Amino acid sequence: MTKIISNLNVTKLVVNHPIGPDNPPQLTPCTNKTSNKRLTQDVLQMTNFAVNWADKLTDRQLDKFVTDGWMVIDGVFDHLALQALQAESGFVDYRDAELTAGVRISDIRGDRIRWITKNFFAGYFYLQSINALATLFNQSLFAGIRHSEAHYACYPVGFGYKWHSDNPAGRNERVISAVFYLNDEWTANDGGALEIVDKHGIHHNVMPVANRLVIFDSDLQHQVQIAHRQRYSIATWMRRDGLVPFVEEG
Ligand SMILES: O=C(O)CCC(=O)C(=O)O
Ligand SMILES: [Fe+2]
Repeated sequence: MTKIISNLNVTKLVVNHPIGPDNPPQLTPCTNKTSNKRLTQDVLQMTNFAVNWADKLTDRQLDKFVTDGWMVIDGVFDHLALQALQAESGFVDYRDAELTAGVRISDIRGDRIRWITKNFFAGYFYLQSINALATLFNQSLFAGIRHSEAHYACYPVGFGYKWHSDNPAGRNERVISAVFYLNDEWTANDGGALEIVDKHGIHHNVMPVANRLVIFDSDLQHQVQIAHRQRYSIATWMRRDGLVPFVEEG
């Protein structure tokens, strides 16, 4: 198993081991600095992840999304929710990704992933928040989204993800892709930018900085440039089909 260097090295979070569903990381949020009381993930609630998407998304951004096919939202979650997602990303039991369009994955993508299920404390709240965003897209853009799926991803140093669209040839179930980034203090020298070709053929580089959500039409071509630092994210798709969310054993 790949050794994961936790994001916690660069966050303020305090974690006791071992981490698992029965023993979630202990949090010492900034707001609680003066108290000795250790809060745990159990204190997390959906309200910590609630985002007023209608407020966050200006009409201008929605217009940009329709005409250009992509947009970025920064400062998505509050401090506690972000820390919880960062903590969870550092302790996920990552697996190799499966085949993409029949091509051996290791030739195309270097990320290691884990699909988010009910067993994830922070990730599951994240997914519910994304579903609220999907509802907004359905109302304002008639996007026809029926459910969302997401996985944590970790790109080891020296890996990226070659040019692709998120709908392999002949498929169209994925309507909108969204990637949420978890990396504190990421700089241009760390590589790992998401390079995306918009609807007009213009290339854009998006840095994978913490608390940023990049949203794009799943048919757009994009690649992840080689990361020079371990790179953490949550890749998310809003789908038009009614597939039952992914369940993974073990
Ligand atoms: O992490 C990113 O910036 C993009 C990942 C991606 O393209 C994918 O997982 O399909
Ligand atoms: Fe992708």
